[in-house]
Amino acid sequence: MYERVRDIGEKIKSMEIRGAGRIGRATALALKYFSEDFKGSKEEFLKELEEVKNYLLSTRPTAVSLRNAIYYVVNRKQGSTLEELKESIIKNAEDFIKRSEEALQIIGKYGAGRIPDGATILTHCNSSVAIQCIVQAYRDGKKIKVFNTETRPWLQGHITARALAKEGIDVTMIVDSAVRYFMRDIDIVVVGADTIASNGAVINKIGTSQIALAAHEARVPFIVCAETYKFSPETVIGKLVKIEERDPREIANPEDFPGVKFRNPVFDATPPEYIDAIVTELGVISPYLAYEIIKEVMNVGIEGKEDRH
Ligand SMILES: O=P(O)(O)OC[C@H]1O[C@H](OP(=O)(O)O)[C@H](O)[C@@H]1O
Repeated sequence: MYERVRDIGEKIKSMEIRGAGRIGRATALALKYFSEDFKGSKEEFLKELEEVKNYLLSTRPTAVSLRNAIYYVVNRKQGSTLEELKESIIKNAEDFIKRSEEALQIIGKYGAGRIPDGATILTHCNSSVAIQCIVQAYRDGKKIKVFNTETRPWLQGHITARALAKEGIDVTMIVDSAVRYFMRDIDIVVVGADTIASNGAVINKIGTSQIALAAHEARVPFIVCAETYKFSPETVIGKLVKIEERDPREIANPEDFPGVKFRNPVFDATPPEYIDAIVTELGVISPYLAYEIIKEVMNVGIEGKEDRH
């Protein structure tokens, strides 16, 4: 495997590169590096491209951004010669990265609009898109406060808290289990997404669905910020989103707990009835419009979907 590809793949696996958007962009970059570094014939290129695709797909199973980045870069490749194919992949990768960065800025603006002046916001884990919305609201002059969860077991909430504090935002970190206790102080919940299914369910960091439940109970609006490449085309044809379970040692050392089993799922699904809106770069939509986004806008092949025309 090519060194620069392996380096990105292993960083995604170990979560040194994490967050669905960053994972998508890193995947596109790995495919660009592969095309730049490849030496050999056209036939070898196409064969090794498949191997690189499968390797990257194996690094993290839940975030569809990884899969959609591959579709975008590889399935749209054009050309008949080796040079043309390589150039096409490099261009598609650069295009994906650029569009992803632009989407982040646009969602920041749309999402900020949903945050009222004076609001106390709750966020979970570390979502670059959710943070973008919060920071934009603050830069727009809104007097906001943020509560953020520490987010066990990886404690990505630490990254969020530091980023918001650095921006000058009033931020309070709480343990994950304190969410319902504080919900009475919250005006709006803002989170990101790893994958959005065709029925509008949002798969995000473990604990998100509990937060949505507590918000629903307290009638607190719950919004999800996500680029359109986090919608999953495969869910249209009945595939279920695979929930990644990671090493139990991320929770505790099993050797210290003889006879105890551990489970470490890192994502859960929040049903659409608990979600007030999804903020995408194409606009703010109802979760029930997820299928429309996948069908009309993503313009990626849904492998295995029957064509009825
Ligand atoms: O794309 P952005 O908004 O940055 O992140 C989206 C989501 O990706 C993260 O997953 P992980 O920490 O990689 O497991 C979190 O679940 C976060 O909400």
